[in-house]
Order: sequence, then structure tokens, then C-alpha cells
Amino acid sequence: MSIPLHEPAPPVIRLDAVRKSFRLPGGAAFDAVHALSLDIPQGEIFGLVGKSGAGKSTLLRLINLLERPDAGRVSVAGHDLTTLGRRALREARQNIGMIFQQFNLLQNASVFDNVAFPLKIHGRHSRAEIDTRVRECLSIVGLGEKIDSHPAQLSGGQKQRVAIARALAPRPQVLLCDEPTSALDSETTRSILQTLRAINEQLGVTIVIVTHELPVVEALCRRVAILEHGRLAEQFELGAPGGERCTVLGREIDALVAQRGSRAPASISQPANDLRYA
Ligand SMILES: Nc1ncnc2c1ncn2[C@@H]1O[C@H](COP(=O)(O)OP(=O)(O)OP(=O)(O)O)[C@@H](O)[C@H]1O
Repeated sequence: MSIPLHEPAPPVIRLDAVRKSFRLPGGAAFDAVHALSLDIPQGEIFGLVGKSGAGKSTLLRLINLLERPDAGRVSVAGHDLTTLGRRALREARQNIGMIFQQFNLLQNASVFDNVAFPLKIHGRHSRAEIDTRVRECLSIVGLGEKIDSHPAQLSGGQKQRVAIARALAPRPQVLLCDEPTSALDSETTRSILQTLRAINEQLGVTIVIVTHELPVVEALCRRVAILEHGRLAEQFELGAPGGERCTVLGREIDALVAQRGSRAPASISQPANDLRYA
């Protein structure tokens, strides 16, 4: 049993016995996530790791109901998403940004229009508000000068920055990241991780990251959950003393933390002026 370094903050995401199965071509059901419960504390960077097929992406997509659970409850910021109608769910999703391995940008739209997209479909913002917010978000990710470019003119790291700016545009409390650096080289990965850390520390955004790159977990996360065959095998705080890991991945993460020496836990400071949400 590990002794936590910090009492976790109250959960902003609560998964309560969520289940998801997929229908296979032959008609049989495949259980991707089995009655899994997990609390993700407010303001943290939380890693989801596991072998290929363990159910990480499915679990992440259950958090914003891109996958609807077959059973169980999903609460984000106190709202049980599973009970909401379409309109209320669309509203609740404004609070949950998401980025993907392959960026998922609109290829025929400019950087401005990509970042403006979630604000335009929401339909409650004036043109002036959208313009200001797009510029703010591009400045947060350090890409202000690319506002008129198109995705094809950008590097992979720049595309991911546009995707982050788009995810931040509606001022979400939660940012879901599905393998955000897997398509990037190591130097670009480092700079994207720095940006994600700044967004967490300075804007207070809770980040949940699925990755198969354990150094990413070690560099970024305060807490990690390890999935095996759709089940929660263990979860722990990185660097907490006295932990006995029951999974190979858990022991590998511990070894990375030990290699790095005594690791200062990620600080969750007050928003700085430059990154504060307006
Ligand atoms: N839409 C779907 N239809 C059928 N099976 C699916 C579907 N989505 C996921 N699965 C299956 O569910 C299991 C979990 O998939 P998931 O993508 O969540 O795993 P993962 O841990 O993210 O894997 P990877 O690291 O390879 O992306 C896998 O066996 C996958 O084949």
C-alpha cells in the first residue's frame, strides 16, 4: 500500500462501474472495459497506461461519452453525463477538450478557423469574442504567427499546438489527450509536454493522458492508472514512498522515477497572468 505524497484533490472526473463492450463481426460481444471505477482529482495530470488493446482509448473516450457506456456512470465536474440529453451533453462537453495522436484538424480550414470551430458551433459567441479568444489560445500555444496558415503548411508539432489551442478555446476544465506525442520526434515531444504542463499549472486544467511512452508518464504525470484487459490493475502517485507495484508497467514507471532521482511532484500553482483564462 503506497503512502501518498499529497492528499488528492476532490475528483473532477468520476467513473463509476463503467462497462463497454463492442460487437465483433461474428456477432459475439467483446468486453473492452469491465465495470471500472476511477476518480481523477481536480487539477492533476493523470496518466492511463497499459498494453495495446488494454482499453485505454476506450476509457478516455468514455469520459466525454464519445463512447457511451453500456452500464455505469460518468461524472465530470459534478454532472452525470450519462443522464444528459443531447443539448445538455453538448453543453457539458464544452468543459472537456480533447486532442488526438493524428491531430484531427480540418485540412481545408485555416488555423484561425480550426481554433474558432468549437466556438462557432456553440453559437453563443460574437465574432469579436471569437476573434479575441482564438488569438489568446494561439498565444498560449506559441503559434500566433501561424493564424492564417493551413494545416498542410505546418509541422507535426505545430499541428498538435493548433489542436491544443482548439481544445482550449471553450475554456474547458478537463483536457483529454489520446497519445498526443506518439506521432512526434523526441524534441517536439518535449516541447509539447512543456506546453501541456504549463496549461495544467497555469490554467489549472486537469489533464488525462493516454500514452504508451512511459518516459512521458514519468515527465508529466502526478498519478497513473494501469489497465490490463479492460480492468484497473493498479493506480499510484509517482514517487510516493513505500509502493509495492503489482504490474510490470508499474515497476517500470517506478524505475524511471528512481533513475531521475528524487522527483519533485508537479506543482499546481495559481494561474499566471499570461495564461489565465479571460
Ligand atoms: N469500435 C470498436 N469495435 C470493436 N472493437 C473495438 C472497438 N474499439 C475498440 N475495440 C477493441 O477494444 C479493445 C480496447 O481498445 P482500445 O483502443 O481502447 O485499446 P488501447 O489500450 O487504447 O490500445 P492501443 O494502445 O493499441 O491504442 C481492443 O481489443 C480493440 O480492438
